[in-house]
Amino acid sequence: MSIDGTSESAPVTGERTEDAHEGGFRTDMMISVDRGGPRYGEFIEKVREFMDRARAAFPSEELVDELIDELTVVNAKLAAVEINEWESPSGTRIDLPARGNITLPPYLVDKAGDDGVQARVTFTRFHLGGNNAAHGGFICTAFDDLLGMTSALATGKVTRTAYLTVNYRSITPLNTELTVSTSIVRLEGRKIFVAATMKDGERLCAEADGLFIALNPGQP
Ligand SMILES: CCCCCCCC/C=C\CCCCCCCC(=O)SCCNC(=O)CCNC(=O)[C@H](O)C(C)(C)COP(=O)(O)OP(=O)(O)OC[C@H]1O[C@@H](n2cnc3c(N)ncnc32)[C@H](O)[C@@H]1OP(=O)(O)O
Repeated sequence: MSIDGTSESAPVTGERTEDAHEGGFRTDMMISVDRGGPRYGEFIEKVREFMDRARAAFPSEELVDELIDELTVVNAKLAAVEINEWESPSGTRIDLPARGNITLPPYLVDKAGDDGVQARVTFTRFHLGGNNAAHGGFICTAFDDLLGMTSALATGKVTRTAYLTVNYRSITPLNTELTVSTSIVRLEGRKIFVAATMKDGERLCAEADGLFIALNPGQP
């Protein structure tokens, strides 16, 4: 299924296949609810748990030796099934938190329309900036992705961020479900002006405004 729900999801073969998309960023992002199988989401949660635990651990030298050996085996298994970005389950599984993309803080979309997106995001130990608060870069990452989604849904086009301004208004806690609301400020030709807030209950943690540009065919 594509972003407009028209085409078919491609099978994951484990082979590198170069896609015939126009430009460097495809115009019909392939989305899927089945690539990687029914337990792919569980796999992603284990990877996220690993990221949190790696960030929090103080392992002994012996344990580091053991982990290197075990991770070497796991990495070799994953290397054997590497695939291009367009057909990978990561980033395209819209049924999973943050589309199954571990690069993004895990968010759940509650509402997505052409006027904005409502989502819940939870930062964890992996996203630690300092003193139990989220790193500002991950706050930006959440805004960038959800505003990119907002722009895409409003225009039906692939967009790229021209600018993104984030104001950090109060501490953004870890392990707390935060709400993100995005909106379209205005559309001017290819320019999509957007805004967003991130809140802990009623408390404003951060807010963003951005400009996204709808890409022309063939534009990277
Ligand atoms: C259950 C839910 C289901 C949902 C379904 C799933 C859907 C999911 C969909 C999607 C999710 C994915 C989300 C991903 C999000 C991530 C996005 C990123 O992080 S993108 C990477 C970072 N950004 C870049 O790398 C761009 C680098 N810059 C460029 O490529 C160009 O500069 C670009 C494209 C931004 C503009 O270049 P030009 O050549 O196309 O256009 P020019 O003519 O320069 O600008 C057009 C207009 O915009 C203004 N403009 C451009 N940049 C500006 C700026 N920084 N500030 C102010 N104005 C600017 C210009 O002045 C011009 O305005 P005038 O038409 O003359 O009025």
